[in-house]
Amino acid sequence: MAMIELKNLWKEYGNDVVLERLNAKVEAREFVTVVGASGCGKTTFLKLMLGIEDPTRGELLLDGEPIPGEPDETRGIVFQRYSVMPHLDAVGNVMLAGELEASRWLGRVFGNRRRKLRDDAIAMLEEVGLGHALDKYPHELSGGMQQRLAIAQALIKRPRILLLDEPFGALDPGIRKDMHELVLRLWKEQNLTVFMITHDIEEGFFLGTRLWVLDKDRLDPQAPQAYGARITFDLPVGREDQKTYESISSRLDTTARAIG
Ligand SMILES: Nc1ncnc2c1ncn2[C@@H]1O[C@H](COP(=O)(O)OP(=O)(O)OP(=O)(O)O)[C@@H](O)[C@H]1O
Repeated sequence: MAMIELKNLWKEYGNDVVLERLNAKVEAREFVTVVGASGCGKTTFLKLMLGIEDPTRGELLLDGEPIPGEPDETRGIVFQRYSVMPHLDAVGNVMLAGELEASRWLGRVFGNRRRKLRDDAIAMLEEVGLGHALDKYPHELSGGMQQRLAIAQALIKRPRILLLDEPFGALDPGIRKDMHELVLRLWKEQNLTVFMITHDIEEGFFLGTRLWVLDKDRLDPQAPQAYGARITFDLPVGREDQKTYESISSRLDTTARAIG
């Protein structure tokens, strides 16, 4: 059985069809990059994966069961920005999920339990290369360091699935390269299954093991929301030629113009 299965999956908001008839199986430890025109439903798909939105039709299965309807320790997520709490230092940010879980009302724990949460947070920060910035607040960190912190936060509960919503979109090319290396290392070391949205088709082609193109294959320029996006390409990456890359790139430009 595949770890994740999309079975005729739809998401609609009223009359707006965002995603339609998605079908796919994803095995554990795949690294799926997702590209598509702006507004075609990539984040919506991640929200379904995270459990903060429900499908309107069809099924999204994890180990053969409907994916849990709210976020839990099976899935961690990193957004492009603003994932971290500005009033907590790096250690505090990474401890937060554990503190909230252990003490639902106060949001704080004490004694040995707190020490363990702190030790685990420090180990996680070291894993993402922030061992030297444990007591720094987000505003004292560069963009790349903030994303490292967000990754530490997402991975502290040791999820099986890591969801990345354009995590490196705002970073300079050199820093992006370092972040690619970090994500690839964590993916391998922690046996993660990764879904990563990117606007950069080249990143989509060459970073992961599998590329999904979300695109509207039926497109009414007068009513772009009448039809949803589907998975129009599902490719093992690294093996495609330049022509495929260019044709996907120009097709997505056409959709982007139609969506506006
Ligand atoms: N809660 C909501 N209610 C109504 N419509 C929504 C809601 N969330 C998203 N949408 C609509 O769904 C469509 C897809 O949005 P989504 O954010 O998933 O696109 P995207 O591909 O991630 O875009 P981008 O690349 O710009 O981030 C958009 O038309 C958006 O307006």
